[in-house]
Amino acid sequence: MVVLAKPAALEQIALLRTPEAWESFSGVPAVDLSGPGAAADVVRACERYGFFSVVNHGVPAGMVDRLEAEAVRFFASSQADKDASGPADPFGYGSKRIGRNGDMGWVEYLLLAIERDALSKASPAPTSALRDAINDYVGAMRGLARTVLEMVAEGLGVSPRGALADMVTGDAASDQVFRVNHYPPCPLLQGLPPNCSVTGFGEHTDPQLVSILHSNGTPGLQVALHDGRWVSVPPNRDAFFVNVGDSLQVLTNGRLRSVRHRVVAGNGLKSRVSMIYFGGPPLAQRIAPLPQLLAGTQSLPLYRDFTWGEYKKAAYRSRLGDNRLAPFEAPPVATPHADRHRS
Ligand SMILES: C=C1C[C@]23C[C@@]1(O)CC[C@H]2[C@@]12CC[C@H](O)[C@@](C)(C(=O)O1)[C@H]2[C@@H]3C(=O)O
Ligand SMILES: O=C(O)CCC(=O)C(=O)O
Ligand SMILES: [Fe+2]
Repeated sequence: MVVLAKPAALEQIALLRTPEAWESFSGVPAVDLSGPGAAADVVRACERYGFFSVVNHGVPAGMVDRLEAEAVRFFASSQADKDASGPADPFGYGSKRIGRNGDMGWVEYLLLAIERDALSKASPAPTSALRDAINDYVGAMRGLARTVLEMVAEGLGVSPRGALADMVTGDAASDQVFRVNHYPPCPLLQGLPPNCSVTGFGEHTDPQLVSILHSNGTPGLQVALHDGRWVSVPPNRDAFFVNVGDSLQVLTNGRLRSVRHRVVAGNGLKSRVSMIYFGGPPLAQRIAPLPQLLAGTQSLPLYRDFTWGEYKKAAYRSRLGDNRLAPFEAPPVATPHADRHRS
Protein backbone atom coordinates (compact mmCIF):
# COMPACT_ATOMS: atom_id res chain seq x y z
CA MET A 1 0.00 0.00 0.00
CA VAL A 2 1.43 3.40 -0.99
CA VAL A 3 0.48 6.77 0.45
CA LEU A 4 -0.07 8.97 -2.60
CA ALA A 5 -0.68 12.52 -1.54
CA LYS A 6 -1.89 14.82 1.19
CA PRO A 7 -4.40 17.19 -0.38
CA ALA A 8 -5.03 20.32 1.69
CA ALA A 9 -8.71 19.68 2.49
CA LEU A 10 -8.01 16.17 3.66
CA GLU A 11 -4.46 16.49 4.82
CA GLN A 12 -4.83 14.12 7.75
CA ILE A 13 -6.69 11.39 5.86
CA ALA A 14 -4.42 8.88 4.20
CA LEU A 15 -5.00 8.57 0.48
CA LEU A 16 -3.89 5.14 -0.52
CA ARG A 17 -3.01 3.28 -3.65
CA THR A 18 -3.40 -0.41 -3.20
CA PRO A 19 -1.04 -2.51 -5.29
CA GLU A 20 -3.78 -4.97 -6.16
CA ALA A 21 -7.53 -5.11 -5.69
CA TRP A 22 -8.44 -6.21 -2.14
CA GLU A 23 -9.28 -9.87 -2.09
CA SER A 24 -13.04 -10.25 -1.72
CA PHE A 25 -13.32 -12.83 1.04
CA SER A 26 -15.80 -15.60 0.36
CA GLY A 27 -14.94 -17.37 3.61
CA VAL A 28 -16.83 -15.21 6.13
CA PRO A 29 -18.73 -17.83 8.18
CA ALA A 30 -22.50 -17.41 7.92
CA VAL A 31 -24.16 -18.75 11.06
CA ASP A 32 -27.81 -19.78 10.81
CA LEU A 33 -29.02 -18.73 14.24
CA SER A 34 -32.12 -20.89 13.91
CA GLY A 35 -30.19 -24.03 12.99
CA PRO A 36 -29.05 -26.93 15.19
CA GLY A 37 -25.45 -26.57 16.32
CA ALA A 38 -25.55 -22.77 16.08
CA ALA A 39 -23.67 -22.35 19.40
CA ALA A 40 -20.78 -24.51 18.19
CA ASP A 41 -20.77 -22.65 14.85
CA VAL A 42 -20.61 -19.28 16.65
CA VAL A 43 -17.64 -20.35 18.77
CA ARG A 44 -15.83 -21.86 15.78
CA ALA A 45 -16.27 -18.62 13.81
CA CYS A 46 -15.17 -16.49 16.78
CA GLU A 47 -12.06 -18.64 17.28
CA ARG A 48 -11.10 -18.65 13.63
CA TYR A 49 -11.90 -15.06 12.61
CA GLY A 50 -13.40 -13.11 15.55
CA PHE A 51 -15.98 -12.21 12.94
CA PHE A 52 -19.01 -13.81 11.28
CA SER A 53 -22.34 -13.03 9.69
CA VAL A 54 -25.69 -14.15 11.00
CA VAL A 55 -28.59 -15.18 8.80
CA ASN A 56 -32.09 -16.28 9.79
CA HIS A 57 -31.82 -13.78 12.62
CA GLY A 58 -35.49 -12.87 12.78
CA VAL A 59 -34.94 -9.09 12.52
CA PRO A 60 -37.60 -7.71 10.14
CA ALA A 61 -36.14 -6.20 6.97
CA GLY A 62 -38.65 -3.34 7.24
CA MET A 63 -37.15 -2.25 10.56
CA VAL A 64 -33.67 -2.09 9.05
CA ASP A 65 -34.86 -0.31 5.89
CA ARG A 66 -36.78 2.27 7.90
CA LEU A 67 -33.73 3.21 9.97
CA GLU A 68 -31.47 3.28 6.94
CA ALA A 69 -33.90 5.59 5.13
CA GLU A 70 -34.08 7.95 8.13
CA ALA A 71 -30.28 7.94 8.40
CA VAL A 72 -29.91 8.74 4.70
CA ARG A 73 -32.42 11.57 5.12
CA PHE A 74 -30.40 12.98 8.03
CA PHE A 75 -27.06 12.81 6.21
CA ALA A 76 -28.65 14.48 3.15
CA SER A 77 -29.80 17.46 5.26
CA SER A 78 -27.88 20.73 5.27
CA GLN A 79 -24.47 20.88 6.95
CA ALA A 80 -25.86 23.46 9.38
CA ASP A 81 -28.68 21.10 10.41
CA LYS A 82 -26.23 18.25 10.91
CA ASP A 83 -23.79 20.44 12.83
CA ALA A 84 -26.65 21.34 15.19
CA SER A 85 -26.36 17.73 16.48
CA GLY A 86 -22.59 18.00 16.98
CA PRO A 87 -19.74 18.12 17.57
CA ALA A 88 -19.37 14.51 18.69
CA ASP A 89 -17.68 14.63 22.10
CA PRO A 90 -17.99 11.72 22.17
CA PHE A 91 -21.72 11.67 21.33
CA GLY A 92 -23.49 13.57 18.57
CA TYR A 93 -22.81 14.29 14.90
CA GLY A 94 -19.19 14.11 13.78
CA SER A 95 -17.46 14.57 10.46
CA LYS A 96 -13.98 13.28 9.50
CA ARG A 97 -12.71 13.49 13.09
CA ILE A 98 -12.93 10.15 14.96
CA GLY A 99 -12.41 10.27 18.72
CA ARG A 100 -10.40 12.98 20.44
CA ASN A 101 -6.86 12.03 19.55
CA GLY A 102 -6.28 13.02 15.95
CA ASP A 103 -7.81 10.14 13.97
CA MET A 104 -9.38 11.22 10.68
CA GLY A 105 -11.43 9.39 8.09
CA TRP A 106 -13.61 10.07 5.08
CA VAL A 107 -16.78 9.54 7.10
CA GLU A 108 -19.57 11.41 8.84
CA TYR A 109 -21.51 9.80 11.63
CA LEU A 110 -23.93 9.95 14.52
CA LEU A 111 -22.63 8.41 17.74
CA LEU A 112 -25.30 7.90 20.39
CA ALA A 113 -25.54 6.50 23.93
CA ILE A 114 -28.18 3.88 24.72
CA GLU A 115 -29.72 3.55 28.16
CA ARG A 116 -31.50 0.24 28.78
CA ASP A 117 -33.38 -0.20 25.49
CA ALA A 118 -33.59 3.32 24.06
CA LEU A 119 -31.55 6.39 23.22
CA SER A 120 -30.36 8.07 26.40
CA LYS A 121 -31.39 11.62 27.19
CA ALA A 122 -27.73 12.57 26.77
CA SER A 123 -28.01 11.62 23.08
CA PRO A 124 -31.01 13.38 21.61
CA ALA A 125 -31.75 12.21 18.05
CA PRO A 126 -31.98 15.00 15.45
CA THR A 127 -35.60 14.10 14.53
CA SER A 128 -38.34 12.14 16.23
CA ALA A 129 -38.64 9.85 13.17
CA LEU A 130 -34.95 8.98 13.47
CA ARG A 131 -35.26 8.50 17.24
CA ASP A 132 -38.22 6.13 16.89
CA ALA A 133 -36.47 4.13 14.17
CA ILE A 134 -33.29 3.86 16.29
CA ASN A 135 -35.21 2.80 19.39
CA ASP A 136 -36.97 -0.03 17.54
CA TYR A 137 -33.75 -1.14 15.89
CA VAL A 138 -31.70 -1.04 19.09
CA GLY A 139 -34.31 -3.26 20.77
CA ALA A 140 -33.72 -5.85 18.04
CA MET A 141 -29.91 -5.51 18.33
CA ARG A 142 -30.05 -6.11 22.09
CA GLY A 143 -31.98 -9.32 21.39
CA LEU A 144 -29.41 -10.39 18.80
CA ALA A 145 -26.47 -9.55 21.09
CA ARG A 146 -28.12 -11.61 23.84
CA THR A 147 -28.62 -14.60 21.54
CA VAL A 148 -25.03 -14.44 20.27
CA LEU A 149 -23.53 -14.12 23.76
CA GLU A 150 -25.69 -16.97 25.08
CA MET A 151 -24.42 -19.10 22.22
CA VAL A 152 -20.82 -18.13 22.98
CA ALA A 153 -21.32 -19.18 26.61
CA GLU A 154 -23.04 -22.43 25.62
CA GLY A 155 -20.40 -23.26 23.01
CA LEU A 156 -17.59 -22.62 25.50
CA GLY A 157 -19.34 -24.52 28.31
CA VAL A 158 -19.77 -21.43 30.51
CA SER A 159 -22.69 -21.53 32.91
CA PRO A 160 -25.10 -20.07 33.50
CA ARG A 161 -25.81 -19.63 29.79
CA GLY A 162 -26.67 -15.97 30.43
CA ALA A 163 -23.37 -15.13 32.19
CA LEU A 164 -21.98 -13.09 29.29
CA ALA A 165 -25.29 -11.86 27.87
CA ASP A 166 -26.34 -10.47 31.27
CA MET A 167 -23.28 -8.20 31.31
CA VAL A 168 -24.65 -6.39 28.26
CA THR A 169 -28.42 -6.75 28.32
CA GLY A 170 -29.21 -7.90 31.85
CA ASP A 171 -28.17 -4.76 33.69
CA ALA A 172 -29.87 -1.39 33.42
CA ALA A 173 -26.49 0.32 33.77
CA SER A 174 -24.79 -1.45 30.85
CA ASP A 175 -22.79 0.75 28.50
CA GLN A 176 -24.28 0.43 25.05
CA VAL A 177 -23.41 2.69 22.14
CA PHE A 178 -25.02 3.04 18.73
CA ARG A 179 -23.35 4.47 15.67
CA VAL A 180 -24.50 5.29 12.14
CA ASN A 181 -21.68 5.90 9.67
CA HIS A 182 -22.00 7.51 6.25
CA TYR A 183 -19.15 7.23 3.73
CA PRO A 184 -19.93 9.40 0.69
CA PRO A 185 -17.94 8.88 -2.53
CA CYS A 186 -14.68 10.80 -2.17
CA PRO A 187 -14.28 13.52 -4.83
CA LEU A 188 -10.50 13.36 -4.51
CA LEU A 189 -10.56 9.93 -6.09
CA GLN A 190 -12.24 11.09 -9.29
CA GLY A 191 -9.91 10.53 -12.21
CA LEU A 192 -7.52 8.37 -10.17
CA PRO A 193 -7.00 4.68 -11.01
CA PRO A 194 -9.70 2.34 -9.62
CA ASN A 195 -7.27 0.81 -7.13
CA CYS A 196 -7.09 4.09 -5.17
CA SER A 197 -8.97 4.55 -1.95
CA VAL A 198 -9.07 6.76 1.12
CA THR A 199 -9.28 5.70 4.74
CA GLY A 200 -12.95 5.78 5.73
CA PHE A 201 -12.49 4.42 9.25
CA GLY A 202 -8.95 3.45 10.26
CA GLU A 203 -8.01 0.00 11.47
CA HIS A 204 -8.96 -0.85 15.04
CA THR A 205 -10.58 -3.37 17.33
CA ASP A 206 -13.83 -2.60 19.12
CA PRO A 207 -13.43 -2.33 22.91
CA GLN A 208 -16.78 -3.85 23.99
CA LEU A 209 -17.86 -7.53 24.18
CA VAL A 210 -19.58 -7.65 20.79
CA SER A 211 -20.54 -5.27 18.00
CA ILE A 212 -23.33 -5.96 15.53
CA LEU A 213 -23.07 -4.25 12.17
CA HIS A 214 -25.45 -3.83 9.26
CA SER A 215 -24.55 -2.05 6.05
CA ASN A 216 -26.20 -1.20 2.77
CA GLY A 217 -24.94 -2.86 -0.40
CA THR A 218 -21.82 -0.69 -0.73
CA PRO A 219 -18.54 -2.48 0.05
CA GLY A 220 -15.71 -1.01 2.11
CA LEU A 221 -15.44 -3.12 5.27
CA GLN A 222 -12.21 -5.09 5.57
CA VAL A 223 -11.06 -7.46 8.30
CA ALA A 224 -7.61 -8.75 9.21
CA LEU A 225 -7.34 -12.53 9.22
CA HIS A 226 -5.20 -14.20 11.89
CA ASP A 227 -2.35 -14.54 9.38
CA GLY A 228 -2.33 -10.73 9.03
CA ARG A 229 -3.92 -10.61 5.54
CA TRP A 230 -6.54 -7.90 5.00
CA VAL A 231 -9.61 -9.03 3.08
CA SER A 232 -12.77 -7.27 1.91
CA VAL A 233 -16.08 -8.38 3.33
CA PRO A 234 -18.74 -8.67 0.62
CA PRO A 235 -21.74 -6.61 1.75
CA ASN A 236 -24.95 -8.49 2.48
CA ARG A 237 -28.07 -6.47 3.25
CA ASP A 238 -29.85 -9.56 4.58
CA ALA A 239 -27.23 -10.37 7.20
CA PHE A 240 -25.75 -8.82 10.34
CA PHE A 241 -22.03 -9.00 10.99
CA VAL A 242 -20.77 -9.73 14.48
CA ASN A 243 -17.33 -8.62 15.74
CA VAL A 244 -15.63 -10.05 18.82
CA GLY A 245 -14.52 -7.08 20.95
CA ASP A 246 -11.54 -6.68 23.30
CA SER A 247 -13.62 -7.36 26.44
CA LEU A 248 -14.75 -10.75 25.16
CA GLN A 249 -11.11 -11.52 24.34
CA VAL A 250 -10.19 -10.91 27.98
CA LEU A 251 -13.21 -12.77 29.42
CA THR A 252 -12.28 -15.84 27.33
CA ASN A 253 -8.57 -15.45 28.19
CA GLY A 254 -7.67 -14.97 24.53
CA ARG A 255 -9.49 -18.05 23.26
CA LEU A 256 -11.64 -15.65 21.25
CA ARG A 257 -9.72 -12.71 19.80
CA SER A 258 -11.06 -9.30 18.87
CA VAL A 259 -10.95 -8.71 15.13
CA ARG A 260 -9.02 -5.82 13.58
CA HIS A 261 -11.15 -4.14 10.96
CA ARG A 262 -11.32 -0.91 8.95
CA VAL A 263 -13.34 0.74 6.21
CA VAL A 264 -11.92 2.05 2.95
CA ALA A 265 -13.85 4.53 0.85
CA GLY A 266 -13.24 3.85 -2.79
CA ASN A 267 -13.92 5.15 -6.23
CA GLY A 268 -17.55 4.02 -6.46
CA LEU A 269 -20.56 6.20 -7.01
CA LYS A 270 -22.62 4.97 -4.07
CA SER A 271 -22.33 5.97 -0.43
CA ARG A 272 -21.82 3.33 2.23
CA VAL A 273 -24.17 3.49 5.21
CA SER A 274 -23.50 1.28 8.21
CA MET A 275 -25.24 0.99 11.58
CA ILE A 276 -23.42 -0.56 14.50
CA TYR A 277 -24.60 -1.57 17.98
CA PHE A 278 -21.75 -1.86 20.51
CA GLY A 279 -22.57 -4.04 23.53
CA GLY A 280 -20.56 -3.01 26.58
CA PRO A 281 -21.12 -3.85 30.26
CA PRO A 282 -21.76 -1.48 33.20
CA LEU A 283 -18.76 0.71 34.12
CA ALA A 284 -18.28 -1.22 37.38
CA GLN A 285 -18.23 -4.64 35.66
CA ARG A 286 -15.06 -6.58 36.40
CA ILE A 287 -13.40 -7.77 33.20
CA ALA A 288 -11.10 -10.73 33.82
CA PRO A 289 -10.64 -14.22 32.37
CA LEU A 290 -13.63 -16.33 33.49
CA PRO A 291 -12.45 -18.78 36.19
CA GLN A 292 -14.53 -21.52 34.50
CA LEU A 293 -12.41 -21.19 31.39
CA LEU A 294 -9.17 -21.48 33.34
CA ALA A 295 -10.20 -24.36 35.61
CA GLY A 296 -8.76 -27.70 34.58
CA THR A 297 -6.39 -26.13 32.06
CA GLN A 298 -2.72 -25.31 32.38
CA SER A 299 -3.52 -21.75 31.25
CA LEU A 300 -2.63 -18.78 33.38
CA PRO A 301 -4.70 -15.60 33.13
CA LEU A 302 -3.28 -13.52 30.28
CA TYR A 303 -4.81 -10.31 31.64
CA ARG A 304 -5.01 -8.61 35.00
CA ASP A 305 -8.39 -7.69 36.44
CA PHE A 306 -9.83 -4.34 35.52
CA THR A 307 -13.22 -2.73 35.30
CA TRP A 308 -14.93 -1.74 32.07
CA GLY A 309 -14.82 1.84 33.37
CA GLU A 310 -10.99 1.70 33.63
CA TYR A 311 -10.70 0.16 30.19
CA LYS A 312 -13.04 2.66 28.61
CA LYS A 313 -11.16 5.58 30.14
CA ALA A 314 -7.87 4.26 28.73
CA ALA A 315 -9.54 3.56 25.35
CA TYR A 316 -10.74 7.12 25.00
CA ARG A 317 -7.17 8.34 25.53
CA SER A 318 -5.83 6.03 22.81
CA ARG A 319 -5.52 6.36 19.05
CA LEU A 320 -7.84 4.23 16.92
CA GLY A 321 -5.18 1.76 15.77
CA ASP A 322 -3.51 1.25 19.17
CA ASN A 323 -3.35 -2.14 20.86
CA ARG A 324 -5.55 -1.12 23.79
CA LEU A 325 -5.17 -4.43 25.63
CA ALA A 326 -1.35 -4.31 25.91
CA PRO A 327 -1.32 -2.30 29.19
CA PHE A 328 -3.77 -4.79 30.72
CA GLU A 329 -1.74 -7.91 30.03
CA ALA A 330 -0.65 -9.91 33.09
CA PRO A 331 3.04 -9.59 33.92
CA PRO A 332 5.04 -12.63 32.80
CA VAL A 333 5.37 -15.27 35.51
CA ALA A 334 8.90 -16.35 36.37
CA THR A 335 9.23 -20.10 35.81
CA PRO A 336 11.93 -22.17 37.56
CA HIS A 337 13.40 -22.70 34.09
CA ALA A 338 13.53 -18.93 33.46
CA ASP A 339 15.12 -18.39 36.90
CA ARG A 340 17.80 -20.90 36.09
CA HIS A 341 18.39 -19.10 32.85
CA ARG A 342 18.76 -15.75 34.52
CA SER A 343 21.36 -16.80 37.15
C1 LIG B 1 -10.06 7.07 18.50
C2 LIG B 1 -11.08 6.63 19.23
C3 LIG B 1 -12.49 6.56 18.71
C4 LIG B 1 -13.11 5.56 19.68
C5 LIG B 1 -12.49 6.05 20.97
C6 LIG B 1 -11.02 6.08 20.60
O1 LIG B 1 -10.22 6.88 21.44
C7 LIG B 1 -10.51 4.62 20.57
C8 LIG B 1 -11.66 3.61 20.37
C9 LIG B 1 -12.65 4.12 19.30
C10 LIG B 1 -13.92 3.27 19.20
C11 LIG B 1 -13.88 2.18 18.11
C12 LIG B 1 -15.19 1.40 18.13
C13 LIG B 1 -16.41 2.32 18.20
O2 LIG B 1 -16.62 2.92 16.92
C14 LIG B 1 -16.23 3.43 19.27
C15 LIG B 1 -17.53 4.21 19.49
C16 LIG B 1 -15.71 2.82 20.53
O3 LIG B 1 -16.34 2.45 21.50
O4 LIG B 1 -14.34 2.74 20.48
C17 LIG B 1 -15.02 4.26 18.87
C18 LIG B 1 -14.65 5.49 19.74
C19 LIG B 1 -15.30 6.79 19.24
O5 LIG B 1 -15.53 6.94 18.03
O6 LIG B 1 -15.49 7.68 20.08
O1 LIG C 1 -18.73 1.56 9.20
C1 LIG C 1 -18.38 0.39 9.24
O2 LIG C 1 -18.70 -0.42 8.40
C2 LIG C 1 -17.51 -0.09 10.40
C3 LIG C 1 -17.18 1.04 11.34
C4 LIG C 1 -16.57 0.57 12.61
O3 LIG C 1 -15.83 -0.37 12.64
C5 LIG C 1 -16.87 1.31 13.84
O4 LIG C 1 -17.66 2.28 13.77
O5 LIG C 1 -16.36 0.91 14.90
FE1 LIG D 1 -15.31 -0.98 14.65
